[in-house]
Amino acid sequence: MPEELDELVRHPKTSRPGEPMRPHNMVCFGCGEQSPRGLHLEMFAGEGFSVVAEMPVEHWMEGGPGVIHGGILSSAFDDVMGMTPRLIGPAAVTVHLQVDFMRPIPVGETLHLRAEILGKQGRKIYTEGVAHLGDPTTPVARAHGIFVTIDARKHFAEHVERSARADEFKAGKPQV
Ligand SMILES: CCCCCCCCCC(=O)SCCNC(=O)CCNC(=O)[C@H](O)C(C)(C)COP(=O)(O)OP(=O)(O)OC[C@H]1O[C@@H](n2cnc3c(N)ncnc32)[C@H](O)[C@@H]1OP(=O)(O)O
Repeated sequence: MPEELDELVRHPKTSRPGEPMRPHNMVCFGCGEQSPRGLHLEMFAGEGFSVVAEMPVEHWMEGGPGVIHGGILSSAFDDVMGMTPRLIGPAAVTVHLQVDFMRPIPVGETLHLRAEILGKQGRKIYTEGVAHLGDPTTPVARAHGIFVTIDARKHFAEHVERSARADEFKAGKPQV
């Protein structure tokens, strides 16, 4: 992470600590409640520049026998960490995601995820994610990601007609 960072300022309209974070797309694989095969992550603003979520580890998420698939865990981190830019305002997308798998994560457990903004420089937002199984002093995974701010309407303009919600987006109903 660069040494010279911008000041972080909470967006006046973002969720306050303890309040839910609004999904950015109802069919998002990570947080969309209408995603047919998604993680259905419910996220909440945490203290400072953080977002928290809990994810029951279900059988369909299995990778190795009895434990979570690494890609599922990476997706959960991506989405929870990807929600943190909303605390300061701009939409942002992942350009870099690095995951440290520290302990097996068994099916049947509840994974507690916390992501926070470490710093911002220009369009780049540096984030960290940590996951545990109920004891925050014993993390089972950690992630670092860089998100780059975008103009969401322009960024998705040429792809939006492929969305499961293309009709709504074309009608200008949902915010991207
Ligand atoms: C509406 C909200 C949506 C929220 C979605 C959350 C869902 C969860 C998150 C996701 O999964 S997003 C999906 C996966 N990500 C993508 O599809 C992004 C694909 N990448 C791009 O479209 C372009 O790389 C992007 C528009 C983000 C940036 O391209 P640009 O041409 O606008 O900018 P540029 O390449 O100059 O990069 C901007 C800055 O980021 C830096 N950068 C870019 N890629 C990087 C990288 N991989 N690692 C480190 N830094 C990187 C780059 O060096 C530069 O730094 P400086 O401003 O200091 O010059």
